[in-house]
Amino acid sequence: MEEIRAWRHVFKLDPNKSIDDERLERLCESGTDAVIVGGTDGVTIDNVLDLLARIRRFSVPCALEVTDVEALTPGFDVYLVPIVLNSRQAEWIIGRHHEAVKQYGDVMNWDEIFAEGYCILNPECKAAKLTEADAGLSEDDVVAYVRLAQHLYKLPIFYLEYSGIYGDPALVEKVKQALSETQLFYGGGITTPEQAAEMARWADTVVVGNAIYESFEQALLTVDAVKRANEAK
Ligand SMILES: CC(C)=CCC/C(C)=C/CC/C(C)=C/CC/C(C)=C/CC/C(C)=C/CC/C(C)=C/CC/C(C)=C/COP(=O)(O)OP(=O)(O)O
Ligand SMILES: O=P(O)(O)OC[C@@H](O)CO
Ligand SMILES: [Mg+2]
Repeated sequence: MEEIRAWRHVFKLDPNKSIDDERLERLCESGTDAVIVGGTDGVTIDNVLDLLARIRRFSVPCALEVTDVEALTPGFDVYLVPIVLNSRQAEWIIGRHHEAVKQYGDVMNWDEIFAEGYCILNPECKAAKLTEADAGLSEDDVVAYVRLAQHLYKLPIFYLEYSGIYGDPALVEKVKQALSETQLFYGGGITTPEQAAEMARWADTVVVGNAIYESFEQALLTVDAVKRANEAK
């Protein structure tokens, strides 16, 4: 848990997208605190193993965000397990998890597995569509999920997810104010260092995904921006 607590900036690599060796090296050596491997669709054991082997050439901590048990493999430092709090389908809150623990329960090392309470706020993103997330939430709705995550379920991570679009910094601030124990991840639409710094004011951990594939040089600049924003806190 301590290692995750210290994460301020992370890159999320999608096994369903390609990145060349030179860029992967620059990403892993950028000073980011960790690399998360995860995506909603097209995640296979082959593309996960390929990324894992290539990331392992560097010393950056590496996490697998488990979205498909078929693509589970040993070798990651930690495993992050999404629970979509605002899904309309029990399958994405408890069902798939129950199946996975039935299959792997005997070999699981719980010390390296961390639940992420997701609240998905972009109704158009793949994860929202797959999980039938109720993304039309008011601020009060979101804060209620935050309180459930922290006080009732005692989750280590609350993940405010806007995957693909830049979110509302005022809401991130509100969410942070409701949290004391649970770590706040913010992810979605960060393409510039300025945006990364804005979200880092409130989020404990800023996640940069698509920008890696769409504006690589800008994505790299988010690392220092987050560092500086945290120094100013
Ligand atoms: C054998 C071994 C090593 C065992 C280790 C033990 C272990 C870790 C066991 C797992 C236990 C467990 C409880 C697993 C859970 C299984 C599971 C499938 C749960 C469901 C997860 C879930 C709710 C998935 C829904 C989708 C989701 C929330 C995805 C999040 C990622 C995300 C939004 C990524 C953004 O990328 P993408 O959506 O692909 O975006 P693009 O449009 O850009 O592609
Ligand atoms: O891809 P983007 O929009 O940067 O979002 C990052 C991450 O929160 C996705 O799970
Ligand atoms: Mg994807």
